[in-house]
Amino acid sequence: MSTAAFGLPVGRPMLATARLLRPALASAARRRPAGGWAATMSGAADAPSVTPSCVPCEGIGSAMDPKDVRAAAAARIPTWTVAPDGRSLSRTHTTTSFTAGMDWFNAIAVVAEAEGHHPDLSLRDWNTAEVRLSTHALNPPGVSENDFIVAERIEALPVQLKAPRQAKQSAQ
Ligand SMILES: C[C@H](O)[C@H](O)[C@H]1CNC2=NC(N)=NC(=O)C2=N1
Repeated sequence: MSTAAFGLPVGRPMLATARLLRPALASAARRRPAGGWAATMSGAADAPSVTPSCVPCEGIGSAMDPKDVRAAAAARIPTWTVAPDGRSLSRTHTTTSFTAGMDWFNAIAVVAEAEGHHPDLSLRDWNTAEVRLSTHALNPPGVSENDFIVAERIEALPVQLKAPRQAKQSAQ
């Protein structure tokens, strides 16, 4: 039997293989959760449904002026940080564990996919989780209303935060 580069049978055997796989593939398709496999893998299958509010990034045109970004952030997402150049928004959490950081990221991913607008994610030093938003389709990239919409939805998500270190009680 001749084989293709990937060791798969080619020609007639491949059709036979396809016939063998068809029932299994059909069964998997029936089992696919409504929220999609990604939602299941992330454990966010029961995440609240997100009605998209973002507009397509490609049609936005230009970035918001940095001073408008700072004013809107102070009003709408006061716990977030505006980059010094005004071209991105970020939020950093110290989570209880590495998996808590990943759980937060997976919940963020469900929102981002629903909105069609995606942050940059960074999980450093095992439990420092950072999310950064900017609109890449702008030239140059910068902040748009889409970033604020997603930031507000992210801010509403649950996240397991490491308890702040208690200040040492001075000896009485
Ligand atoms: C085709 C696709 O919808 C676009 O590329 C979207 C995807 N997600 C995005 N996310 C962000 N942050 N900026 C974008 O410009 C962007 N564009």
